[in-house]
Amino acid sequence: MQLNNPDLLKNSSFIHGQWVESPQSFEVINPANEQVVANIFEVTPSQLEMAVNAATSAQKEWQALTADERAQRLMQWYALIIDNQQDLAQIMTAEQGKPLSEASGEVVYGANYIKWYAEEARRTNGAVLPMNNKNQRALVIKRPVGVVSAITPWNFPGAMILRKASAALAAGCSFIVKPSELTPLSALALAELANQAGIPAGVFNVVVGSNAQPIGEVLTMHPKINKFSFTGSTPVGKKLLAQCASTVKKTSMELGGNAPFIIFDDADLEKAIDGVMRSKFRNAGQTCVCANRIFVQRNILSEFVAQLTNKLNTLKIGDGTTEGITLGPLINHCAIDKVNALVKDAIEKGAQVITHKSEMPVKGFFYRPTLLIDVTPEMKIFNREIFGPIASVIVFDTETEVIQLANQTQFGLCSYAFTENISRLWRLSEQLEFGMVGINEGVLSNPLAPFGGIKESGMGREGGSWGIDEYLETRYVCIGNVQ
Ligand SMILES: NC(=O)c1ccc[n+]([C@@H]2O[C@H](COP(=O)([O-])OP(=O)(O)OC[C@H]3O[C@@H](n4cnc5c(N)ncnc54)[C@H](O)[C@@H]3O)[C@@H](O)[C@H]2O)c1
Ligand SMILES: O=C[C@H](O)CS(=O)(=O)O
Repeated sequence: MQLNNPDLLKNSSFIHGQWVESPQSFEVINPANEQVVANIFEVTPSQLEMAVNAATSAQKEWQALTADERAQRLMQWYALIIDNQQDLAQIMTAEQGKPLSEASGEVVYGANYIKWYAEEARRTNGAVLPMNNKNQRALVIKRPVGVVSAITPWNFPGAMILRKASAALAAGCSFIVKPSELTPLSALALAELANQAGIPAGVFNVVVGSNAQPIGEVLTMHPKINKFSFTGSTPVGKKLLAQCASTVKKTSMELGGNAPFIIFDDADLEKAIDGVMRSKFRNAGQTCVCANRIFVQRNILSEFVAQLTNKLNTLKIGDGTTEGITLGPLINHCAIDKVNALVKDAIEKGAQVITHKSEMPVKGFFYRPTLLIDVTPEMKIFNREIFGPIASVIVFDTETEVIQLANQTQFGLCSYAFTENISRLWRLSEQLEFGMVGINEGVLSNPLAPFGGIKESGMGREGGSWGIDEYLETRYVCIGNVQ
């Protein structure tokens, strides 16, 4: 890795403004070549306790600053992230594998949450109520929840942290995050820039370790921690949610998806296929909002398959640091095995296969982009989050049928539909049981909008004016004896 700012490459937890080492370490692997990128010191139980105590004391001083003072420091952090965009992208591609162009985009996407919440800090308005008693006055004020802990995934190693930390810090909370052991470097680089931005020691802490469970137990059950925010798979989310019950923590859960991507025969087919390519193959299909089930109306199916097959073969597969690469590796061997099992099951149950034609790299966790046709609800791939470059195509006949099929999942994160029919647009927006609906759009994430799911895709929202509420409590103040 050739960095302009080598200080960004850190290898230990960041606690109370200090980089803390320990006797044990774990490796971070580059998924494009399977080489060791870094050795990271494991956080120890005593260092975890130190992080909670630091965040507890720092939070009192942080919330005492004015919103303007917090916003100034957040904007300093934003400016440093943008100034170091290239280096942050290099670090992200080295540990996660996405093409540099996508990594660079993620850096800006994450930074824009800081920019949004620096402004939102100034709008945590309360209310004065029209009291029904002449000797009383009533008002409502917003207060920060306090100390926030978070656990985040490997697929967006920067943005998933910033989507939480920006709102939490803007609200006046302190923050302790455990990033994925697969991608800790991006989080540590962000901590370095937070430190340089003048965010006080103890306000933003990063704890890293290869064994997530014991760290998670502290972050979900410690009595000094007021709020827990998780982004990751639904099975892990359920486990952590249960752990939070022991101290009744306020929680946010951003979990797994199974997005339907519906293409009606009145759609602009070229735009729909572009939408499929952007939604399906971004991050090699490793996003929570990827098109996971592509529903195509019967009378345009053959044209759709022909055009998507051509587009599939335009994907350039390889190391994300190479110019022009548009599809990187999966995160590890385990991910390859999971995708293989879903494809195998689908073929055994009758799916037809079309695969990308080019040579695949010898090293690295690369997966050949694949089109599966004749997919049915009986196949595991219809009901599971694929998390790989597999376009799974299901044919349908009527709108009623496809809405029923689209909703036939325990997940409810994101959904998409391509149609030029305005009335149908409204029916879909109201009847698709998902937290987000993209109409004639394959990528809808935006810091100004509420990102989140329903059903087993989670609870709470990140982004927009909704996101800061996750880190605020509503307090009712009643003033009596007013003459
Ligand atoms: N809804 C969203 O906004 C969103 C965004 C990104 C990813 N995701 C989801 O995340 C998943 C992919 O990420 P992943 O593979 O990192 O998910 P994961 O659930 O395996 O891991 C997520 C985080 O949880 C930690 N973890 C795992 N087991 C734990 C335990 N027992 N105790 C404490 N921590 C534990 C991991 O170390 C990691 O930091 C997908 O399901 C994807 O849909 C959702
Ligand atoms: O994987 C989940 C991310 O939230 C995807 S996005 O970058 O926010 O669209």
